[in-house]
Amino acid sequence: LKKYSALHPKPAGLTLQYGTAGFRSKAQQLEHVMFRMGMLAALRSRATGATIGVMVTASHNPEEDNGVKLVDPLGEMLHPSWEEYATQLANAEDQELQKIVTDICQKAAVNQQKDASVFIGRDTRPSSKELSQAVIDGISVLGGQYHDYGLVTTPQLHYMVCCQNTQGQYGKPTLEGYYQKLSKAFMELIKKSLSSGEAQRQLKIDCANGIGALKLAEMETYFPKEVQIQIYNDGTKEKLNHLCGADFVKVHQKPPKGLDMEPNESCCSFDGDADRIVYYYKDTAGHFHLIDGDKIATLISIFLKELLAKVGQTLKMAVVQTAYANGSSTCYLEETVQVPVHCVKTGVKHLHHKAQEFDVGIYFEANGHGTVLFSKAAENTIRQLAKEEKDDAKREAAKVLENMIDLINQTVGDAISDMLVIEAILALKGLTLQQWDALYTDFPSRLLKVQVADRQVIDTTDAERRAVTPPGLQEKIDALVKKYKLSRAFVRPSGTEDVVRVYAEADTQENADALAHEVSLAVYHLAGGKGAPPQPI
Ligand SMILES: CC(=O)N[C@H]1[C@@H](OP(=O)(O)O)O[C@H](CO)[C@@H](O)[C@@H]1O
Ligand SMILES: [Mg+2]
Repeated sequence: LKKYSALHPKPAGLTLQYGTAGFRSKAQQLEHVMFRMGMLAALRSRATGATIGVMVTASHNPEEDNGVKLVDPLGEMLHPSWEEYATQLANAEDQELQKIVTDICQKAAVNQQKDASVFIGRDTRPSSKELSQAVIDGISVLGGQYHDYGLVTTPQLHYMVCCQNTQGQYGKPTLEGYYQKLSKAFMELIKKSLSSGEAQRQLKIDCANGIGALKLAEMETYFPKEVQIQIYNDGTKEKLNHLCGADFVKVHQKPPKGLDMEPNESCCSFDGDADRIVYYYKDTAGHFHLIDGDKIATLISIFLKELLAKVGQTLKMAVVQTAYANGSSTCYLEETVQVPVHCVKTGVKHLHHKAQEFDVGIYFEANGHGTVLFSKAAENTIRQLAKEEKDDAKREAAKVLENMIDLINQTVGDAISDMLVIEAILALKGLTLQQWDALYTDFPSRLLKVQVADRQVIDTTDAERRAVTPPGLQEKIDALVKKYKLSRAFVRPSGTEDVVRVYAEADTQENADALAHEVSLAVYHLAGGKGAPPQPI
């Protein structure tokens, strides 16, 4: 351990926090973190008796950054009870490492004699190869076995881990297995719409100059010729995530660089590790229309609800959102689609966990990360109906649901899988992007960042919608919100960046901007603002 950890030394005085989705920082600061997360994965593997995944990626962050995401046995994110061990290990001084490992083994009842198995994947960042080598060293130093999948999307690695630990029930733990499972389900679905004379589908995809481009290109040969995709921002010319990708499009509400849109053409963007997707188009007047995670959740909810009604099953279905979901989507889901909506804290782990409570749990963050979870019981019922139901209409509906189950990556949000789900639904329902977009109109909103000395002075409650500290902040926000119509605002410390996020909605864009600005000033004054005060938008 001494010898190997010396090869991946911790910079003196550096402390990193386990954030919303693991560790993220400048790539040069992460060698030791990767080495130690390799160790942690080996320990976690021994504790669970299953294969654990380690993905080297910083998702939508700039190319110079990197990070690590840990994947639990069924493809979920690392269980929160282990985040503290991850933090301790990442921040231990080199000479303390042995003691921390022993401590974790004791506290988490890890049997050091057991086998350990870890799957590794990485994104296309220039730093990712070397950092994944550090992960391998960490696994090896604790005597673990590993399989390095090399370049894969984050959701592909989650899929592999789940396949491995379910002894192939979820699919084959290979890229080919992933492509075959998804494309087979997609073909079955799209066949039904093709026979009804649907025209060829075309889609322009901005891959954020990341891993999504490589994997989509690999998968293209599996697509039916009726679906034509065109890949943009494939990483051959420009920098990862630079002025493109799902996060850029969502935050700036404008098209990515490097993708020319004709009016009413269907377009979408992946993020840097292909676990998020947003759709968009430009209308004939040249206006940009964003179709975000909330609208994706709505489309999927409508479709699944109709199918469940057709098969005559009363399965418990719900949508899970965060406070960032546009208020208009929540109203539409509750009142028009009539499906219960739950709000949880930011971060996929919280959404995923809540969605597991239902037979059909649909979860999406507004930024486009999401998926659908089917309970084992619901899945069994559907598969049985698809095979044995005598009533033709019911059986056909059950078959569509069965293919949906296979097409959806239930382990985590997956841009490739979500895209195919959306394309299949649009084709089957004969909907255009414009019709989908018109389901409801988003309330005007604004998302801002405020720099403060220590963002942890802000503590929140009620799924992050209310601030309990610092004193006076929530009262101030309440008073500001009252000044505007149809308004709402909240603040919370980011879990991935050193900033406080401010979100506001109001009746007009000007008012949403003004409210967001006023709340930013309140944060700046009451929560230890740093640098120049926030400027009006
Ligand atoms: C407002 C927003 O988009 N927040 C993002 C962002 O988290 P923050 O904790 O807000 O920094 O990154 C997370 C990880 O990718 C993602 O899950 C989340 O939705
Ligand atoms: Mg991502």
